[in-house]
Amino acid sequence: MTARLIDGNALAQQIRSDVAARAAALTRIGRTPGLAVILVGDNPASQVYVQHKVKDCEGAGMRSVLEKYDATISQAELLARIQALNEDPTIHGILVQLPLPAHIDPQRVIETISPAKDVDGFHVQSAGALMVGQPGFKPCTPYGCMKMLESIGYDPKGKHAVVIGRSNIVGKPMAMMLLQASATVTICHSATADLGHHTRQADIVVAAVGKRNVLTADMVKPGAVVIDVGMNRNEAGKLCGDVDFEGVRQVAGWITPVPGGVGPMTRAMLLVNTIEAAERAAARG
Ligand SMILES: Nc1nc(=O)c2c([nH]1)NC[C@@H]1CN(c3ccc(C(=O)N[C@@H](CCC(=O)O)C(=O)O)cc3)C=[N+]21
Repeated sequence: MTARLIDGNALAQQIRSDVAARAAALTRIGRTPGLAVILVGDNPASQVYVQHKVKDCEGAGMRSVLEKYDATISQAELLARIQALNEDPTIHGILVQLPLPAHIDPQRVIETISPAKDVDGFHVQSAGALMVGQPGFKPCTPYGCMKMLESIGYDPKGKHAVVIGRSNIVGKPMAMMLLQASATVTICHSATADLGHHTRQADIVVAAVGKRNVLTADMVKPGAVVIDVGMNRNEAGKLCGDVDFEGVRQVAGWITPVPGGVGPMTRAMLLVNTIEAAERAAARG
């Protein structure tokens, strides 16, 4: 048996067209959604990602503003720029591309973004809202993973989910969302003694480490759903995830590919959060 693929590109396309319809409705009442993307420095990967986000907005009929700053910008200047965007009624979402140069404290930057415009879902208030089950913005990557489960009709309730990785932007919020969906959740990380012991019991495995071949076929229960959040390059420079895809697909029931899996969903959920922010702003008047 080989696993069925969860096609992130196809699902992201559906989500984008839904967002486009919602954006058109806001435009009709003179409230075109607007996303501000801030890029500091000239990290080539960040340049590409940021261009994608701008293009995604255009495709969905939303306005985007790309602000590029030299790597030498002071933290104070950057914070002042964010404060100005917080006040700007035409901007509904603010994203500061990470990583930032070493002299800038990323948490300080994130906390300066108005929680109402925190479409990355990285603000402590967003994290707190997720933790207590209040409305807020969910981080795009784990939010996209939940949508992928939903798309295959998979209800996490009563299932055992193992999340590998404990970052603030993926692992921890992923575990929270699965818990909210009534899964039994185990979080594994670099100090976990026997990773395979845990993953072999999992109905759902989410690999979010940033290292190749973290999950191999011998570590997967037959039929499990495997979600690969990793974004790595192999020796040949080819994009690959954290999962040994060729091996694991022989055992799993469902698997997400890299590329074409979680990545496109992350981008789609940014649009969802932005349209949500714009709709909430319109409802406030
Ligand atoms: N404030 C902030 N928010 C982010 O969401 C954020 C960030 N900073 N910094 C960098 C990471 C990385 N990230 C990706 C999203 C989609 C793909 C993606 O669409 N990947 C394609 C492949 C793209 C390619 O070929 O390189 C895929 O998996 O199919 C990749 C990477 C968002 N990030």
